[in-house]
Amino acid sequence: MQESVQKLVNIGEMLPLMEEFYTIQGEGYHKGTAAYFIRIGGCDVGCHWCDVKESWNADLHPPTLTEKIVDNALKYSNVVVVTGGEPLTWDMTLLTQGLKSKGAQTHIETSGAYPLTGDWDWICLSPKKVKRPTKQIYGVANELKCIIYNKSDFAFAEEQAAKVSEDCILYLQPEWSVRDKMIPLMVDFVMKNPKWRVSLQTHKYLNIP
Ligand SMILES: C[S@@+](CC[C@H](N)C(=O)[O-])C[C@H]1O[C@@H](n2cnc3c(N)ncnc32)[C@H](O)[C@@H]1O
Ligand SMILES: Nc1nc2[nH]cc(C(=O)O)c2c(=O)[nH]1
Ligand code: SF4
Ligand SMILES: [Mg+2]
Repeated sequence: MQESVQKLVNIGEMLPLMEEFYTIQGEGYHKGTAAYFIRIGGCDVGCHWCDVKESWNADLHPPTLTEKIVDNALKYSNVVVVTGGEPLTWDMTLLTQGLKSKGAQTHIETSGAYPLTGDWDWICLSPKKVKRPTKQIYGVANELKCIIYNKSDFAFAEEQAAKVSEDCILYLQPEWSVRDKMIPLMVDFVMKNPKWRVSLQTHKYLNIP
């Protein structure tokens, strides 16, 4: 990457943009509602079941002016979900400033593995065992979305729930490839532990992005 471009990426004036699309939020608290998604490339958390591995290598995604990303998003929706990749790989300050200054609601999907930057109206924290969230994000997460891939993930979810604020909404979401096996266990778990809710990747059932 050109040095001048790298400098702009480092300060968040440009971001490696993988894709952007207007769709229905499929997961968690806001599921079922229209939102514009901005998917930023770059992630080194390394979840073996990640459903967007194409996002991991930031070099494959063109550095794009943040101001252009903002202006384009606002053409579609006042609710903008920033995801990735791991968006907190990058400084989210300018992106969220731009979005909010033009009246958008800013939502983030994050593993929380890197320091929290940006001004967010909604933070969905989806913690990963392989690279734990920073301490600072637990107190400000609006929803905790724990992925259930195997039985040990229930204990991890409880451990993570102990760290978030009291009003953080707690979700268990089945890892897509093992959903038929894990959903019955999740249903049983949520009935026994009703502070938890079930989240499904409803966009995959709806055949939308
Ligand atoms: C692709 S990640 C990108 C944002 C961020 N890196 C993160 O992990 O939160 C978006 C959401 O999809 C979830 N996810 C990724 N792969 C999944 C899969 N195979 N099954 C279910 N959820 C998955 C993540 O846990 C996260 O909540
Ligand atoms: N429709 C839709 N909803 C989503 N919620 C979180 C997603 C993500 O990949 O971060 C996602 C996604 O990729 N599509
Ligand atoms: S942190 Fe998110 S983007 Fe990164 S590998 Fe895990 S699920 Fe995929
Ligand atoms: Mg997704």
